[in-house]
Amino acid sequence: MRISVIGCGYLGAVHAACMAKLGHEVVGIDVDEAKISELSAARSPFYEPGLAELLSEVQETGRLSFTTNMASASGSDIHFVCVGTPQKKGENGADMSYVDAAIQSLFPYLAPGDLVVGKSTVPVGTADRIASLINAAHPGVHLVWNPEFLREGHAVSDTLHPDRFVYGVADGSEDHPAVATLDEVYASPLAEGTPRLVMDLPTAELVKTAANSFLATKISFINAMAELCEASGADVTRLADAIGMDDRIGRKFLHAGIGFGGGCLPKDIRAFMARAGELGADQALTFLREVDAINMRRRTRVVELTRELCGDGLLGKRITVLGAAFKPESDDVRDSPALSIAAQLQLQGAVVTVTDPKALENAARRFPDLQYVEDTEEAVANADVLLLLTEWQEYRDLDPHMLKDSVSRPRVLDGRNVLDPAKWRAAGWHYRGLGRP
Ligand SMILES: NC(=O)c1ccc[n+]([C@@H]2O[C@H](COP(=O)([O-])OP(=O)(O)OC[C@H]3O[C@@H](n4cnc5c(N)ncnc54)[C@H](O)[C@@H]3O)[C@@H](O)[C@H]2O)c1
Ligand SMILES: O=c1ccn([C@@H]2O[C@H](COP(=O)(O)OP(=O)(O)O[C@H]3O[C@H](CO)[C@@H](O)[C@H](O)[C@H]3O)[C@@H](O)[C@H]2O)c(=O)[nH]1
Repeated sequence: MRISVIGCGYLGAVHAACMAKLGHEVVGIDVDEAKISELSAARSPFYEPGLAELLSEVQETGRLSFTTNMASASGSDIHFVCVGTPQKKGENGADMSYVDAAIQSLFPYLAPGDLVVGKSTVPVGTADRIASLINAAHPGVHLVWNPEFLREGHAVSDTLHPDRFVYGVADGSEDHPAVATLDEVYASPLAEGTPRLVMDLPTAELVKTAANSFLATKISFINAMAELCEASGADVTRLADAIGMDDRIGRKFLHAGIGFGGGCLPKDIRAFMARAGELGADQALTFLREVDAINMRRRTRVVELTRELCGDGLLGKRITVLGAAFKPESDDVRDSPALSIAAQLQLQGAVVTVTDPKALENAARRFPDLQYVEDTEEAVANADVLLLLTEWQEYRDLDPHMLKDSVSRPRVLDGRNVLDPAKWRAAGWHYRGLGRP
């Protein structure tokens, strides 16, 4: 099939490459010239494992191209809308201006029989609004809301082998003509047995925000338990192991630490609360305020603990932060807890050095006043305290014996609870985890 993908960021670039991998003829369209020029040269404009290789592979087939020219959407049967829906400045709600602009700029190139497929995460009610606009201008064009559940760091395999597909269509019915068309797009993963659920538009939009709210709640739940463990001398990692063995609970997303960040969970729970307020249902989601508050408290707690570890205040102390990305295997620093902590420590007078295998360029763009060092050994040299804030494998594998000689004082705060406390203590380190003794 002929496909256009509008918006080639963390979601769209991967989606475009994966659709070409599935055998479709794909054009990726973005307003960002630099991104398009990278993608056109089969280079990934961001770090996502496997994406660069996939881009080279599919571009050789001639099935994938990228452009800034929206007119190239003309002739595609399906138009995936993958533009950003960030948090509005100074407000909780989602900024829908990119989605609205993308839809408007697509309008002149739509033809009867085309399918517009929304993948961006949007406030419930958006799809109905866009469907009315499309119906008025192009009665022969259908809209589907097909939310995306990929995780950064696993985006390629999550796109090609998702847990499920969700199709939101106007009448919520399996017989809607758009269902068969989308089935053709996803024929290969569907043939592998990926479940596919058809529902009405608002339910499909809500599935996405509900899923992210549940994940955020699970993380904040375990972080609340970490607060209690810290107060009582218990160990949150053992607690998570034990409750996670109950199939009804599960161990995934029970990793206590500095909390969630990124371009999705924080802004999505806030946009969800804002939308609930607009719908007069704000009480239903008041718990998400607490989820957000618990999450933000983790960052403050790490700053406090670092001060405690320093002994006599933060002023002039050399703090090395291991990790800048919001999670490992990504260069994404949107709402990164690690950088937020690094910036707070610097504001309080510490001399902060940040290192990360992939995210330093993005970090420096967002926090230009922090000091960045690429080489881990160089970054940790003469540190008064080490903070492990993003659990890249290479930081998990650090040898406490070797490292001890290069720091000024052997003190480590394990913000992701991934180091072995016994091993680090045996090597002479003062080890501090979050919610574990
Ligand atoms: N990143 C993820 O892991 C992920 C996963 C699932 C869903 N989502 C959702 O997908 C959407 C996109 O997220 P993202 O992380 O890819 O954001 P992003 O900022 O990385 O990418 C958005 C892209 O859209 C482009 N764009 C903006 N306006 C445009 C226009 N009018 N025409 C063409 N391109 C335009 C931007 O230049 C940018 O490249 C959001 O709604 C997000 O919540 C993201
Ligand atoms: O037990 C855990 C699990 C995750 N995190 C943190 O939570 C954040 C988000 O992690 P993750 O959900 O793996 O990353 P994302 O790539 O943001 O993916 C989420 O957001 C996407 C965009 O909506 C969705 O598509 C995905 O399904 C959803 O998992 C990161 O800062 C993690 O460090 C924890 O602190 N503890």
